[in-house]
Amino acid sequence: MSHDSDPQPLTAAPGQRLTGSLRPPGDKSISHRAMILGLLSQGETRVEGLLEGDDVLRTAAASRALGAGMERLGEGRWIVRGVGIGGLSDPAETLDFGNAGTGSRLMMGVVGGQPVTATFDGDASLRKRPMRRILDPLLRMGTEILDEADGGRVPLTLRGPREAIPITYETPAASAQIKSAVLLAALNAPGITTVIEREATRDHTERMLRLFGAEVAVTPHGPGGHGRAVALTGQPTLRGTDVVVPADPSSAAFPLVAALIVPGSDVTIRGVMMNPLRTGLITTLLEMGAEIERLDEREEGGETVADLRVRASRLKGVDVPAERAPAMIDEYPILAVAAAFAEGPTRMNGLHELRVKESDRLAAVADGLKQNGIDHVIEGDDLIVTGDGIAPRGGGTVATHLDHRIAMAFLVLGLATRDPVTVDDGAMIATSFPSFLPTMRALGADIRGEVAA
Ligand SMILES: O=C(O)C1=C[C@@H](OP(=O)(O)O)[C@@H](O)[C@H](O)C1
Ligand SMILES: C=C(OP(=O)(O)O)C(=O)O
Repeated sequence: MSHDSDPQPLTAAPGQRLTGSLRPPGDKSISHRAMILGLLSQGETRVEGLLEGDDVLRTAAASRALGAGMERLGEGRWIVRGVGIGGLSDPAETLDFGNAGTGSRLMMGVVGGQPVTATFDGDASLRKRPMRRILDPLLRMGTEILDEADGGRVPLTLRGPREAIPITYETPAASAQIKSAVLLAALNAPGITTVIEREATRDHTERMLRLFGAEVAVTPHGPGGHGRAVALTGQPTLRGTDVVVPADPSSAAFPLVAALIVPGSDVTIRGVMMNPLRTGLITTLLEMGAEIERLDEREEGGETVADLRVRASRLKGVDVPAERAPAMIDEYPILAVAAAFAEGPTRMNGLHELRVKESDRLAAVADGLKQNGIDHVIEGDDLIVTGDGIAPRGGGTVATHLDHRIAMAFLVLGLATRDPVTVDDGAMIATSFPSFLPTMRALGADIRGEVAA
C-alpha cells in the first residue's frame, strides 16, 4: 500500500444477506501505544493481537529507528525490546508516518520529551493535518521546533530537552492524541504533569502507562463530571510487560452496520472491546432500534470485551448529543450510512473535529451521501441525514480523499442500496483494517475489485 500508487477503485453491490462470524483486527489505538510504551520501557514487551495495518507498522518502524529492538514472531505477535526513558537514539532517517495521525502525534510527544532530534513526515493527507495542537504544549515543556511546514504541519523536526518541564495543560479540543502526546513527553519530566480535558476521551494511554508501571491519577473534572484531570508522576521506570490487544470497535463498526442494513442478515462479531469511551456508536444504534446483543462479556488484556450478535433491523432517526462525540469520533461516516436507512432525521451534533481527520470527513461524508441520492444537510458543525426507511438509490462514485473510513463506510452503503456504489480508491483501507475485503466477502458481501497488498 502506498500513497504514490494508482487509485484502486472498489465497487459494492447489493446481494445476499450477510451471515457468519468474524473477529475484527486488533485495536489501532492500543497497538500504537504498545509499540511506543515498549520502546520506552526496560526489558521485553510481548504483544499478542497487534493490528498489522500500515499505520501501526509505521509506528513500529519509528520505534525501531529510535532504538527499540523489534521482532515479529508470527501474525500479530511481536516482541519489543525497549531502551527505557532517556535511552533513545537519534534516528538516521526521517520518521515517515504515512497516513497515521495517532502514530505521528504520539511519537512527537515521545521525541519532544527526550534528548533526541527527529524529523516527522507523512503522506499527502498527513501533511494537511494540524500539528500545532501538539507543538503548543510541547513548546511549554521545553521542546525545540527546528523546522516545520507552513501552519505547523509535517514535515517538521523536533529536538527534545535533557529533561522535560512538567506542566498543567487543558486540551483545546477533545483529543486523546493531544492528551497522550503531553503524557508521553511528561514521562521525562521531574514532577507531576496534569492534563485536563473538558470531555473525557479514550483512556488507553493512561491505562497502559499504569500497566507498564507509571503512577497516573485520574479524577473527574468540570460540570457534570464529563471531563477528567489526568496526573502523571514523571520519570518512572517503565518495565516491559505483556499486552493482549482486543478487537477494534472502530473496525467492528463496518460489518456491524452492514449486518443491520442488509435485509435478513445475522452476524456475530467476536471479542470487541467495550471500553465505554469507545462504544458511542453502539449506544446510538441501540437508540435507533438496532438489534445488537452483547454476549459473553469477559476481560481480555485489561479491557472488557464482548461478542456482538447483530441482526438486520428497522432503524429510526435519533438525535446524537455532541457530548457523545469523543466516544464515537471515528464512527460518524458509518453512522451516516446507517442513518440513510433509518426512518426520519438523524442529527449528529458537534462534528467540528471531523474536519481535521484523514480527510475533511464532514465534507467527504456529505459529498458521498449526495452522490448516492441521500437527503442530508450540514448546519454549522452538525450533520442531519434523513432516511425514509427504505433503501436509498446508491449508484454513485465516492471520492475517498486518502481516508480509509470514508472508503469502508461507502462500501458498506453499497451492500444495501438499490444500485452498486463505487469508491475511487480502496488503498487506504490497509491502514486500519487490512483484512476488510476478505472478511466482508466471507460474510457474503459482493465487493468487486482488489487492492494491492
Ligand atoms: O488516540 C487515539 O488513538 C486516537 C484518537 C482520535 O483522534 P483525536 O485525538 O484527534 O480525536 C481518533 O480519531 C484516532 O483514530 C485515534
Ligand atoms: C482518525 C483516525 O486515525 P488517525 O488520526 O490516527 O490518522 C482514524 O483511524 O479514523
